[in-house]
Amino acid sequence: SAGDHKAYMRLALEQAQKSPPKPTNYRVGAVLVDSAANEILATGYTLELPGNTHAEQCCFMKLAQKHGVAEEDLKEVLPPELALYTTVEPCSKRLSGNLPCVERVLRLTESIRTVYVGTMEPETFVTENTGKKSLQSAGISVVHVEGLEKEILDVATAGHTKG
Ligand SMILES: Nc1nc(=O)c(N)c(NC[C@H](O)[C@H](O)[C@H](O)COP(=O)(O)O)[nH]1
Ligand SMILES: [Zn+2]
Repeated sequence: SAGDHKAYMRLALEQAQKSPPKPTNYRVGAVLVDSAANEILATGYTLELPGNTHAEQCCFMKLAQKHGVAEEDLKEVLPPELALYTTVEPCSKRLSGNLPCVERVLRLTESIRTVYVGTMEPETFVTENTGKKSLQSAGISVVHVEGLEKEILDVATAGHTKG
């Protein structure tokens, strides 16, 4: 129900608050949920793991480590009905040149059925995030969980100079 979605998004926001502020990215939090079992498989936040990592990426890296597989082979071991909650929509381009999270989600299309986003990506770094279209054309639903936008953006941009 909508209440559960907002609860998971709040959990993702709590993760985002653990992220060290930087002027060159956003502080994002993510939670990967097994929708069928209604249980959390992994959480993540920006820079949680070494290597200029993104929140969604950390969920996948931690799960891959837990299963003893490479992140790109995660699709072999994941249950079929997952939901990814992320405070900011998955990136479709990264100024660092690292693999965008949309590509990482698309690798898991057999498992991730829905991506719940707290806000769309602001235009600070990338002017047009094409992620939603890419995910939808792969059959993945993208759902905006409303009500936390201001809190999410305040956390996401805490490392940016104001004014
Ligand atoms: N969904 C999402 N999760 C994150 O954990 C994160 N940091 C971003 N941020 C998107 C933003 O577009 C990129 O942070 C910049 O494009 C710089 O790219 P890097 O982060 O250095 O790879 N977006
Ligand atoms: Zn990303």
